[in-house]
Amino acid sequence: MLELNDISYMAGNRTILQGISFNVRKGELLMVSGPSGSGKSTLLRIIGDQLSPASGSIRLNGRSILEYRPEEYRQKVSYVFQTPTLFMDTVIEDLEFPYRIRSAAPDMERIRELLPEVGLTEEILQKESRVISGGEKQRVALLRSLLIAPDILLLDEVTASLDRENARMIENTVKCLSARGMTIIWVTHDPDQLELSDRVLRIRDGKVVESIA
Ligand SMILES: Nc1ncnc2c1ncn2[C@@H]1O[C@H](COP(=O)(O)OP(=O)(O)OP(=O)(O)O)[C@@H](O)[C@H]1O
Repeated sequence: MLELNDISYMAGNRTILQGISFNVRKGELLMVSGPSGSGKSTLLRIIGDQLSPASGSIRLNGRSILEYRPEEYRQKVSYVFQTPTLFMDTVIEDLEFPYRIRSAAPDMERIRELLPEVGLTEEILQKESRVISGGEKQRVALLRSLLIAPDILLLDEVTASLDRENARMIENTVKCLSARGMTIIWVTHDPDQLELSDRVLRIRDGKVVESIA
């Protein structure tokens, strides 16, 4: 479904990623691990089309990333950040956001359907974003990333700012999404989370050093 071929990335004259090649199968849960500063987030940003590689190619569903309109690609590849970011005053406004930017009517049925999948109830919808907990914020951010039915979900250390209980809840949600066939690439530091994966890709100094199924 996703193919990376010989991806490199430079920051100034420093090489951050070098010769990265791997494929991700439909429905796979791929974990990316490696020491701090090894290039994991940079890799995820490149896959999410937030950064352009210096060289190499990316294909999604057999088509080069360069052939997609940016908004079309971003609909297919959804991104959740380490720090949960809500943009609006209330949770419901945040969940309507992906529709508003596409000039579409919010699909309340889909929002309600996904709430239990991320461990939330309807009660959360009218709450102010600033009063909900970090764990709830991350679950809202995860739900928001699923609304436009992406082909691939990119998770960048999504439990790093959460306590154990909230981290477990997010892990369970990701496990359920994966079991239902969602393709997921998850950058994590947490060794316990690696056990949830179908495959672990280890990155060191900007290179893939190991791929363990
Ligand atoms: N725009 C940039 N300019 C300069 N250096 C950068 C830039 N982007 C990333 N880097 C450097 O590239 C390296 C890889 O960064 P990256 O955030 O991808 O690592 P990481 O493996 O995700 O780290 P962590 O696990 O700590 O989040 C780091 O040394 C970082 O300082």
